Amino acid sequence: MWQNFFAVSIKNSSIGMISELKIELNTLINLEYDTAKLQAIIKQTTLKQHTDFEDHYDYLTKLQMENRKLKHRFAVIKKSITEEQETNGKMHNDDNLSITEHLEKVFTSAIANAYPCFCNVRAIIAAVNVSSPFGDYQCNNAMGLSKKMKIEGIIKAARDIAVDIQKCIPESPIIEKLEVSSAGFINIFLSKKFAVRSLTNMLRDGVRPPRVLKQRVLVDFSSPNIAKQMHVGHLRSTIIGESICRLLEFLQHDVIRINHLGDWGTQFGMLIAHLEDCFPNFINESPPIGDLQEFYKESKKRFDSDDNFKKRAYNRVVTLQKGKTESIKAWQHICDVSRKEFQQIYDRLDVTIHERGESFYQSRMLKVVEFLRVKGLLEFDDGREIMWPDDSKSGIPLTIIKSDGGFTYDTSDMAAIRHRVEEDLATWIIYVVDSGQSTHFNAIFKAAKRCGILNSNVHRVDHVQFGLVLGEDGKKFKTRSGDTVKLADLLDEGMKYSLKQLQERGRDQILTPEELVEAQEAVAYGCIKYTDLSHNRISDYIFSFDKMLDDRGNTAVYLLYTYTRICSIARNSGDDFSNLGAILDTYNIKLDHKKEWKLAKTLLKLHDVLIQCARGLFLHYLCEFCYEVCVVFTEFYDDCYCIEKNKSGQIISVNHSRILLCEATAVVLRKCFHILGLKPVSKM
Ligand SMILES: NC(=[NH2+])NCCC[C@H](N)C(=O)O
Repeated sequence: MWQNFFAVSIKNSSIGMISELKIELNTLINLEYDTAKLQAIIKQTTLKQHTDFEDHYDYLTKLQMENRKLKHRFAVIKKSITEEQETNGKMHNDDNLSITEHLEKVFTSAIANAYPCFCNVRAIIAAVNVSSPFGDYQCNNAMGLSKKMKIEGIIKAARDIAVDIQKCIPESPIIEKLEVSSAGFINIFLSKKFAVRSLTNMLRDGVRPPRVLKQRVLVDFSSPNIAKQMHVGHLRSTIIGESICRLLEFLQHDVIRINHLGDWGTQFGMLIAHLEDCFPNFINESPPIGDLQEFYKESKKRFDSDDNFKKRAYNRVVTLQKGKTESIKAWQHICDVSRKEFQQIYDRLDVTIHERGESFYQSRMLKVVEFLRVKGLLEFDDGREIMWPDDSKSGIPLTIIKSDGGFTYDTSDMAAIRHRVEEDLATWIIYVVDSGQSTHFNAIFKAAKRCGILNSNVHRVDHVQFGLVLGEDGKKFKTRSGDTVKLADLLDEGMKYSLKQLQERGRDQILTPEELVEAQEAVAYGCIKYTDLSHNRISDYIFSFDKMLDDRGNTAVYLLYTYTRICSIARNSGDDFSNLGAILDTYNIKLDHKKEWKLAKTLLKLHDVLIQCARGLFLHYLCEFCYEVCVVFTEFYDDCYCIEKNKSGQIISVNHSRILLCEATAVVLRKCFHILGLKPVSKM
């Protein structure tokens, strides 16, 4: 604890010192630059034999003197920066920086040291294909720097610049060697020692999260509407939202999961009026509404055809908003029916979410309206009160108050964003909602900035949008009879398909009934989730159980099978993985074989991938990574024996180092599976 505290203080103070030194260094560099420019001008002037050469000459001599002094100070500062960085580097070796981040840090300072005038240039580091013989990562700055210099009139080949940068790279525990290509790329080879240490640590302590700036994040996802069908759009939001929460939780953010249920609005007037007629005793006895959609349709029919009913329905909207006990009770009953249905889906999909529906904001809507009015941001327009998202007053305005005095979806989202920022104290708000609502969210975000709820320097807001789910005919996803697909039916169908597949493989003969159900659920729900997550969320995708359940290619089934295979290798080795510490004390991971090394390097990309996913909130990168891990593992397993058996199937030797590598692969996959919502099964 004290050690940590001490380390943090030292780190902070040295970071402070570095930045001070850097500012000073910058000033010096600028001066040097000015000098160089003046020199150039003077040279030209001399050539043209300008008359006021003498004046310039005096000035030049003075500048040159000044320059010499500055150069000396510059050398002193440069030296102390390097020293600071070295001590810092030593202290932070064990920090959970991803490999790319670490390399970025090292190369950025090397560029600054080699070319102080480029001290603001950030290193560009790219991962290279794991099979490439030209290193594992690359620094690509030299070409760009050469162009920049050319503009300033300095001709220097990219390759030479790369060599200069290379010379300034301090010793790094993760770099084995560097090579400069003729084009000016710096090829970076990872150190095997570092890889062994990282994998061993991971086996001992589990996958530790990469270091990020911790934030309170509110994720608004799923959010279906009461009495309406929870459709595939909500399914996508539920799956993507849950995974985003898991990812951000793993990155140590403080995550609030919110179900912004559509539980408020004028439709409740007719539902309540209809409930009163169908179940007059609803106050004392919970009404047995079997099919709420049917109930909704019936009440809508009456609303459209019966004027008396319509009047009563309008009146019920008023009594509900005023909080009259009977109407509230009726409303609660109706919400409960939907709530139970939604909860069943969440349980099946292993989704955790906290309900905070639109009704929650009823009183807060009044307040946000007042807030906007006081700021002078509401304008009358044809009986309504509107607010323009920005000062240019272009685009579509938000309707804050309708002409009948009621509030809208815009009003409740303004109240919600205010509550999230001011009361939940969220600094990052994520809305996982289909692309169809992007105009709405753009307007809300702009308006919230305009009225001062959001501050761009403090708050991050994202509309995590996604495309449609299509049927196999490429059209909107519907049942054969043309109805919208009920989510519960869809999950049931997935269960049937997965059972059929397991039976075709004869798994029902091998697994116990419990194991079979476990495998069936893992495959069914896993494939539905994974198909959704493995596509770039922006695009539409075609829903097909046949494709989802393919055991080749980038599918959940392929990943789950590979995972079970890895588990069975470990099981057959006879090593006791419940006591991993003891195994690690006896055996080391070795990375001598080409395929062992390739697998290790692939596994070590995990942190980079997680950071990449969190940056744009795209999970398909993580799916691609899992697939790559499984493919590379299979290559390794094909080429490297882990357990050697004789002709009669008896084990004659176990390569424990490789078993450890298998286990490291399983650890990485388990972490990814958790984020993607896949349930790993050890037998399948
Ligand atoms: N804060 C929000 N507007 N969240 C999304 C709500 C989604 C809405 N209930 C719908 O089904 O379309």
